[in-house]
Amino acid sequence: MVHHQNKAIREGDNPDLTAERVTGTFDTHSMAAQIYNSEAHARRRREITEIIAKRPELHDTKPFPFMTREEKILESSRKLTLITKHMNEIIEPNNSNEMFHLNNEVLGIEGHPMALHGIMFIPALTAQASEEQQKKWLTRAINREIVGTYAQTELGHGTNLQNLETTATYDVATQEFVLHTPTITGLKWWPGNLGKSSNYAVVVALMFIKGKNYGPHTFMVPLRDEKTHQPLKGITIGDIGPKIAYNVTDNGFLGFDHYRIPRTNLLMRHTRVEPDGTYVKPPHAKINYSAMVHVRSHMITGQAIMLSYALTIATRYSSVRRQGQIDTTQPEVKVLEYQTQQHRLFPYIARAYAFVFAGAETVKLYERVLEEVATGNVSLMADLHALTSGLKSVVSHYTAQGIEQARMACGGHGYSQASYMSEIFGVAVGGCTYEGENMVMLLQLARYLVKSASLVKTGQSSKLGPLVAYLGAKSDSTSLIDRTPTTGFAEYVKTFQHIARRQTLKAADKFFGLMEKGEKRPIAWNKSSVELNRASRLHTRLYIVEAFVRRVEEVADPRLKEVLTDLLHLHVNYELLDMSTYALEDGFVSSSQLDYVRDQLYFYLAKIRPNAVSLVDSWEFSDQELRSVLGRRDGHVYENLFAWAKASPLNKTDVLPSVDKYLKPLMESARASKL
Ligand SMILES: CCCCCCCCCC/C=C\CCCCCCC/C=C/C(=O)SCCNC(=O)CCNC(=O)[C@H](O)C(C)(C)COP(=O)(O)OP(=O)(O)OC[C@H]1O[C@@H](n2cnc3c(N)ncnc32)[C@H](O)[C@@H]1OP(=O)(O)O
Ligand SMILES: Cc1cc2nc3c(=O)[nH]c(=O)nc-3n(C[C@H](O)[C@H](O)[C@H](O)COP(=O)(O)OP(=O)(O)OC[C@H]3O[C@@H](n4cnc5c(N)ncnc54)[C@H](O)[C@@H]3O)c2cc1C
Repeated sequence: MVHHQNKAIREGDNPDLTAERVTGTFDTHSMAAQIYNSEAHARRRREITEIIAKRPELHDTKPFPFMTREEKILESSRKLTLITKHMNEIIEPNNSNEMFHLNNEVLGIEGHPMALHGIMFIPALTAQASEEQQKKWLTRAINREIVGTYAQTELGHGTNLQNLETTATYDVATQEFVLHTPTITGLKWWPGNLGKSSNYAVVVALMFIKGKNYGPHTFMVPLRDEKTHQPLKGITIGDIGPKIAYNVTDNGFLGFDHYRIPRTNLLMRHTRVEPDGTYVKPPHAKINYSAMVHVRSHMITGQAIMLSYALTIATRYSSVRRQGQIDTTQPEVKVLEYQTQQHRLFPYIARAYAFVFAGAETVKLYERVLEEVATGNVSLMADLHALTSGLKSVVSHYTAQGIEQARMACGGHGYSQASYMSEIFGVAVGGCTYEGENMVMLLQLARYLVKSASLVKTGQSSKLGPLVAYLGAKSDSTSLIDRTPTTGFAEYVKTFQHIARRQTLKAADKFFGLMEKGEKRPIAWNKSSVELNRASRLHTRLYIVEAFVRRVEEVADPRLKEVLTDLLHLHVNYELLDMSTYALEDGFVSSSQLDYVRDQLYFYLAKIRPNAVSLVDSWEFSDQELRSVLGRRDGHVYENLFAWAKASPLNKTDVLPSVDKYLKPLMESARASKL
């Protein structure tokens, strides 16, 4: 067998796809090590995939789109039980990266009965429970003796946590908290796996002691009997019904009727309530929001992966789909030859790489902050909150757009659930809403930016944190893109900095100006909020570009460096064109410079073309993980689409009961009335 750089090549594959892989200029295993941020992790992913491939009991029994919601939940629970039993044979104990991959392969992205257990329940207990509480609950949670979730959002309030209606009132006499849902709108609504699976939850409720409201606090709450799984007395609980996607997860509702829990069920690592009701406040007011920050930090990578699922499917399919001619004397071309197709897909391939590199930095910062907070140092919490608020918003927004572009790039077959595109889109787009609605989170970042702008305006730029130091720097008078013989990334970064700085200072000026004219702060804020959110987006997009540049600078392997540099070129030119209004409006970039940017974009689309399939193959998604007929590694799309259609439940019989019962009589009576 010939040794190829692209490790996805196998004999018997669709030759059109193999031809793409042969033109790849770099080693896809080495690229996987960049994507997954370590050679060891990329290797372990492959090993886990191989183990799973050899265990048919861990495979889907039929395609997900052919199952009802109930069947999917049953099937997912079956596999969850198996992977729990065999976990230590498949992954390293307690390795969350490996667990994430194992789940994606075996259970898939539609969720499973313990999704929130791993993503939020355990992280909440880890960060917020005292050591004594952890001894009591965390080990049991890790061993899966109990199943938990994170119950915060209510029917009436998700964003505005200060106005949650669930109360936890301290009863000094019994040393208990009394949990209560006073209204329908106070029902917990949305928490994943609350509906049917969990028997515990970390519940967020407004804490009242001796009539005083201390705001949202987190409590460990038993919901169901550990033996019978029946709801405990005082608890109303159930599933909220089907959603756009993510339907294997039983998002639920929950109400409390004067439900009592011991005082010691308040999570007390940072906050305490003494038996007499004395409140000991935490070192940072928002320290108990840590489970949200955990998900926001990790979901950047999760979103990049879902974007890459869609791009892998569309790019592979575009290499086997032939339609139309470019040169009418030649046979039909692969649709990937069309510049419009490349323009639709390649900038998103670049974005997916940019997002995964930014995601790796975010997780690193998150882990550092977690360690520091554990020792009482909360100094970086605001920076992490600002960064993750911006990134979750920008990345989830472009991920959803990219998946939809990838779906459309697959033409009609993209609309079939055989492509799996609709599920990928539905799950990913949830990220625009969960963990803080995107507009709301951009406004959180904007608060940080406005404070930073105020430092600049008052001559205190030296106090700016590293993420916003550029706000205090002076701009060149115009962009140097195409004005230096060797225009490089530095000129682009300076241009993005100029754009983000100008918008931030302008939006802050608007806000401060309105207040100077007598508007109250919240009114001035609301009237400036569209401009403020624009600043947040530009700041975040600058951060993403910088993270991409940092990564490319670190890469030693010359072949990888070359293709990643091409992708970065594509990224900066595409981004600049996409935000060109901001660049043009103060004349920082001229229209002739934009022409250069456009030419560069087309140049890099063509340069990336031979590496396109290798760039998506490098994410090393198995067919089991992708669950897409169009995205199959071997490229044998048509015969498998036919097989998939034949397997549709509707094709079990030639004549459906609906035909016997309604259509046949209808046609017969129509014929009879004609006689
Ligand atoms: C590798 C293994 C790990 C795997 C992890 C995988 C992750 C996912 C991968 C994706 C794959 C699959 C997808 C499916 C997954 C689906 C899971 C979905 C789970 C979803 C769960 C939820 O949605 S939970 C509910 C989340 N809810 C929210 O986010 C609510 C949003 N609202 C808020 O956060 C707050 O209300 C808000 C911040 C907007 C305001 O808070 P409030 O207390 O009212 O604030 P104020 O009093 O106004 O004060 C504002 C000041 O507070 C500062 N601040 C706020 N939050 C923080 C914080 N967290 N840290 C630090 N500081 C904070 C803020 O900056 C203000 O400060 P200032 O100085 O006054 O400006
Ligand atoms: C798939 C999924 C899984 C979820 N899982 C969980 C879970 O496990 N646990 C849990 O507790 N919750 C969960 N949620 C709930 C989720 O966190 C909330 O839906 C989310 O935080 C948004 O809050 P909301 O629904 O109240 O939106 P709203 O706040 O009602 O948003 C409606 C509109 O109002 C705007 N808006 C609201 N406030 C402001 C403001 N201050 N300024 C400007 N605009 C504003 C928003 O931008 C939006 O356009 C989940 C949600 C989804 C979709």
